Amino acid sequence: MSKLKIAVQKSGRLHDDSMRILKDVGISIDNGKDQLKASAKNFPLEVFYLRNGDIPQYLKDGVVDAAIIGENVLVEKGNGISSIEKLGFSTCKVSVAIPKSKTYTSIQDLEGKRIATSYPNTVNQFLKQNKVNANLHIINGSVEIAPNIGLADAIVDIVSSGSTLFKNGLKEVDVLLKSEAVLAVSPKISSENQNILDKLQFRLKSVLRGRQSKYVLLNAPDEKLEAIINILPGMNSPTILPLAKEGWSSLHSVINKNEFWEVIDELKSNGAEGILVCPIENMVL
Ligand SMILES: Nc1ncnc2c1ncn2[C@@H]1O[C@H](COP(=O)(O)OP(=O)(O)OP(=O)(O)O)[C@@H](O)[C@H]1O
Ligand SMILES: O=P(O)(O)OC[C@H]1O[C@H](OP(=O)(O)OP(=O)(O)O)[C@H](O)[C@@H]1O
Ligand SMILES: [Mg+2]
Repeated sequence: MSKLKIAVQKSGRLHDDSMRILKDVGISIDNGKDQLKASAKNFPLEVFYLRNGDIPQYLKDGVVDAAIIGENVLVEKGNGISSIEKLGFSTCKVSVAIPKSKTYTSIQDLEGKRIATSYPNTVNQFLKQNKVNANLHIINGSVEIAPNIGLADAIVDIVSSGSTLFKNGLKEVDVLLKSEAVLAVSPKISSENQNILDKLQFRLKSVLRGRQSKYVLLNAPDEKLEAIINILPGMNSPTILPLAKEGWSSLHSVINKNEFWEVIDELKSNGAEGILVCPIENMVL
């Protein structure tokens, strides 16, 4: 039987969350970080542990069928490779930063300037779109040091918390793109392996939906139920069960996890009691 070949980052910022999401979709992998290849025990899947930066080429060549990869790397090196699912982790931006003391009004300010970056294709495309000419210095790491050592006037690099910029006396002035980990697919995938990928993607969607949602249970007097239903955002047809206590009911529903804290006080002041909020492992639609 054919197996889907999937690349995940060998080590680095994507590795742990990539392995966790595979585990959360019920795939158990015979691991060993030192192995470069491992098989799943209960799903037709082989995992290849690779450098994030090398993965686009493996996808292009069809050496692997799919990959969990930073979207920013796909934009930089993955011409023609499609991303089929956003995975919600390793969120970051690819941004322009300059020394704190300098001023910046628009991208035009980069005309004739020296820009240090590990993302030359992304930067060149951005400059071209904006009809700006600049000189690129391509460096593979510690890009934030470049302005301090006189190598560049500006940088384009990954920004997440902003602390690396801060520590190096830089400020973010423009955002080229927003990125997160994605599931990418090789243009050379066979139809047999595409079927396996579809099954994997179906499971991923249900886990991702679950991660976005919470299961809420609460008790309330019957006369307050209508008001409570109106308060809970995005609720469609909650389950209502009578409690042993006369005139009281229990209400169950799924809500978006980001919305819950905004309405909790309102729920309480409208008579909700014993509010329980539980995580959801899977939401299969
Ligand atoms: N500070 C950060 N916060 C959030 N996500 C990040 C951050 N830095 C990088 N990422 C994301 O994680 C991906 C992997 O970053 P990491 O630094 O682990 O590897 P790398 O050095 O770019 O790649 P390689 O695996 O080729 O060595 C990046 O492409 C980006 O999508
Ligand atoms: O905004 P922040 O939260 O400070 O994150 C941004 C930093 O994180 C990444 O580096 P990383 O730590 O992955 O080191 P690397 O350059 O060795 O990959 C990126 O290249 C930035 O330097
Ligand atoms: Mg990094």
